[in-house]
Amino acid sequence: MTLPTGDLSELRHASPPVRAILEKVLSGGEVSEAEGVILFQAEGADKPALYASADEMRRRANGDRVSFVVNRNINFTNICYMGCRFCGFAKRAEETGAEWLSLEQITARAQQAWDRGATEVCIQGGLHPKMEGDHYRRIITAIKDALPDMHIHAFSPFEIWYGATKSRRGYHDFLAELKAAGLGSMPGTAAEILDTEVRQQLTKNKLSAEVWVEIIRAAHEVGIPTTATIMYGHIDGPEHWAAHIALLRRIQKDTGGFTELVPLSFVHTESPLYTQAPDRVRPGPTEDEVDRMHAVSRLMLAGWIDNIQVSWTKLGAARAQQMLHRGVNDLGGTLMNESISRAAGASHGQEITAHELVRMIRAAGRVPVRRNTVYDIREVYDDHDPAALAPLVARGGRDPLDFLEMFPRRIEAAE
Ligand SMILES: C[S@@+](CC[C@H](N)C(=O)[O-])C[C@H]1O[C@@H](n2cnc3c(N)ncnc32)[C@H](O)[C@@H]1O
Ligand SMILES: Nc1c(NC[C@H](O)[C@H](O)[C@H](O)CO)[nH]c(=O)[nH]c1=O
Ligand SMILES: N[C@@H](Cc1ccc(O)cc1)C(=O)O
Ligand code: SF4
Repeated sequence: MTLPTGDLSELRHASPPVRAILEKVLSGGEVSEAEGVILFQAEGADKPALYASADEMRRRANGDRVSFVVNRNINFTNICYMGCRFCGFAKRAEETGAEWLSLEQITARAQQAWDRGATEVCIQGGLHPKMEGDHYRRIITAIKDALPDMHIHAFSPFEIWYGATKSRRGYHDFLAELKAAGLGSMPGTAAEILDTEVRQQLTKNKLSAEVWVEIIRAAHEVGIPTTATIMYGHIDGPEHWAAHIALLRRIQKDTGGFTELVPLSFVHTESPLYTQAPDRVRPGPTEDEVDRMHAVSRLMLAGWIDNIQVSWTKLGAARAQQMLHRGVNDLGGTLMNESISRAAGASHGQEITAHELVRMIRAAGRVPVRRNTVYDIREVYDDHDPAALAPLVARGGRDPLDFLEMFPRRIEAAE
């Protein structure tokens, strides 16, 4: 596969409707929901035009910098009875492999992460039936007592709904208390596809789209930034994707609280949703759909959410690197312990080191930067010679690991 550069001359070959949309966005206009649907269906010569436009908008927003964060996932329990059909992670309490980490174990993992240079812990778990609503606050307090400077990125809107409901508290109050305890930001997971019919099939609509939006807005209002996600490639399609991204954009116009969008490709292999109905559920997105998802997200969110992250755990390092030419400017976290994708059948490993991320970014011809959770730059790895790299970059599409020999290990602090 070749890695096209952002060559806008591609627009000349695009079909008139697609070309008109791309020219509009390149001159500062907004892609409507209906136009988003058209872009999601781009074929033939429209595809390189779409990718070149996304790459250009990425360049204007982020320049040549590609960021990542050194973090650790702590999935403190996988015990959950919500029964989301796509989820391969949840277990019943008596099942083998069911796990519950004590506050001491959670803090010990956070400490190890800190010792390895992590600035963030990303904490999510199952909705354990016996858990008290106040447990979420206790987790934050335990970590902050030991590590006051660790950024805590934790608890999806589903978990906030659970904690607030169990504690009989309103969302604003519950969230304000978590913020006072030291919660720094929240993952915008549990979004899946923000459409009632699709959610009915994915999650029995236990957390409705409306309540997801209500909790995200409440978080932004009390000053907790969140990421935004979309999980795609199962029973969904272009109309759902465009509506979902347009909804995120409307929220962002009101609150400014989203830090990034992370498209999450559906991992099907061990997902009950797929294994129980393989004739009715798609086995994750196609390669074209992955390309178009990142590119259309960049264009629809331009000027509103300017960080588009690719998930290496869903796609693997080589595909994640290619997304840097589809509008992406962030490679997410090192993660240290990935388990949710692996539980659904992904095989891209538990961890990626800062060193590997730096190498992947350089091999794509960009400048690696280490960020914190809210995108403040912490370190810039600009000591390489772009001219020496140019012939390799031009060859494109090679396994990023091929470039290993070019970059001696020097990133002790970030590993
Ligand atoms: C497993 S949950 C953990 C947090 C919490 N229990 C919840 O549901 O919000 C976190 C997210 O992982 C993602 N996820 C779970 N299973 C997946 C799969 N098979 N493929 C892709 N993403 C998946 C979903 O987006 C889900 O919202
Ligand atoms: N994309 C995935 C992430 N990404 C989240 C980042 O690691 C980071 O927490 C965020 O950018 C805030 O700084 N995490 C996962 O566990 N799995 C993913 O697929
Ligand atoms: N991307 C999410 C975290 C996440 C995403 C997907 C997962 O499967 C697990 C966790 C966030 O930090 O906002
Ligand atoms: S996605 Fe979250 S809430 Fe749903 S079953 Fe899995 S762990 Fe439980």
